[in-house]
Amino acid sequence: MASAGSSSTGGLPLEILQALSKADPILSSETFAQVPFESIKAALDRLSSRSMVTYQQVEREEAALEPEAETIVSHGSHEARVFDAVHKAMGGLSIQDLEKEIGDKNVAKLGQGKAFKAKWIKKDGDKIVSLVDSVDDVTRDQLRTIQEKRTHEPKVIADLKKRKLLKLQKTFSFKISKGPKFALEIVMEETDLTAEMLASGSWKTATFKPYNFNALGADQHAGALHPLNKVRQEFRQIFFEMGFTEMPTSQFVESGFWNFDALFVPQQHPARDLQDTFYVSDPKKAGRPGPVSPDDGRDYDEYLENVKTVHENGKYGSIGYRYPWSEDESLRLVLRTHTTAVSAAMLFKLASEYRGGSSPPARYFSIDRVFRNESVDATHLCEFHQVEGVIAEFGLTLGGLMDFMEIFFAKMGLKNLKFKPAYNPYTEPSMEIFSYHEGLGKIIEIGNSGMFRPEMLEAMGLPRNLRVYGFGLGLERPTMIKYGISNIRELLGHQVDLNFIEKNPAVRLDKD
Ligand SMILES: N[C@@H](Cc1ccccc1)C(=O)O
Repeated sequence: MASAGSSSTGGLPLEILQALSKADPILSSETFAQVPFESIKAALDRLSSRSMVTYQQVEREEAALEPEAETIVSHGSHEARVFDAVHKAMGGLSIQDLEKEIGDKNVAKLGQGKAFKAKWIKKDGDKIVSLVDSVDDVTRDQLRTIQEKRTHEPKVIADLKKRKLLKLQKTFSFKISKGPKFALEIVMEETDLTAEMLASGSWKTATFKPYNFNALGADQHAGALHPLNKVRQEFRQIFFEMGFTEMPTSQFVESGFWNFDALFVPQQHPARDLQDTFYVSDPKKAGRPGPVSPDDGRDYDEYLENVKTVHENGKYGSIGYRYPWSEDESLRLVLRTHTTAVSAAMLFKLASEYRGGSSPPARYFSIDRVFRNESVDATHLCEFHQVEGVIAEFGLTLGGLMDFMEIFFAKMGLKNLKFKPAYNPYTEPSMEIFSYHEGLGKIIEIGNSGMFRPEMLEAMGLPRNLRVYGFGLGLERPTMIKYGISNIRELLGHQVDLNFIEKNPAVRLDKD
């Protein structure tokens, strides 16, 4: 516990006060050259919080000697050494003898040049002789001054720097002055008013430490929204605004039936390959699709039969794929490769509602995780998120889909879309959607879409003249573009840096 009264502390803070009482202001780099920067700063903060000193940080350029300059300070400049050698030798020196005398060919050569120019020496036959009795070694004197003071006249500094004898370094130091409560004693400050102080009456004379309202609180490590969650939230909002209902998407494991067969993807399609799809090894197979709800009296056998027929020989005006369809293959379990598996099951449910008398239109969306067996790089992971929408209505047209896409993406700030014909086994026609991205300065693909095929819809029992739009896009890409993230691994997967998540502007709750 702190004792009451006027006991004082010493150490560096006191030394600073003592130095200030002799000179004001002082420069820490001169007066306390040996003390580490952090220690000085801590002492100054203590003193300035009591208004005993004021200080500011100053940046200075200091000159430091290169190794060659240190040799000059200890042995003299090249020219002075040449002069000394020549002057000492009675009757002058030959060039060879001069080199021998100095012991460094380079110094002898450079020094001669300068000494000739300064008219300290001259040639006399094959000898060099001195012209004066003594010389001022200006360079050495200048370097000595710099060694002590770390500075000199600008012209001298520039000159020596050109001769590569100096280097300039930035240094930080404090300019310290007396504060309004300057004194030569640091009184202990009390932080608490205690029962003892009240009892003894010492509180009357005690000095209390003022509250520091500028102190930062301890880091609270608050929870943070993941950037993907935030963008997902924005998409959900857009869907709700446009009258969509969210589909239940919790199921990552799907039968091949809903992921592929129901979508008229033939069983030998490359997307069903092990290279592209993760298959579950235990259990390997799903049961047959069950009723959507307990009071749904639909005949699943009929639906499976329809799917089999449409794949094998065709139906509803289609000629099919002409291959033997295997129910076993359709029941293999996969990690869903697209959320269109969810849409398919949802449309099947819609078909049973239609039979029960309640009719489309319907608008559904989902945003959830999908899995593909891809090699991982800066923009690809084995798992990512898809945003998917489905609209079922009578009388829909392709132009209407393009129109809808313009409106949907405009809500995310993406305008001037471009549509390119594409292929999906389950939609006809199909279109890839592109947009010009100003930040990237190029056209980028933003989604895939189409009108679901009768082979898919009619097999479910949906009416022939009902049209269904479908569209899908990734969640990661818009998130990466929006928040300037260049590597998808920073966003998702086992390498995510929590620090990045906490610091990213995308995690703030407010809209930015
Ligand atoms: N499933 C498609 C997206 C899509 C959904 C619905 C209709 C058309 C296309 C994909 O993964 O890219």
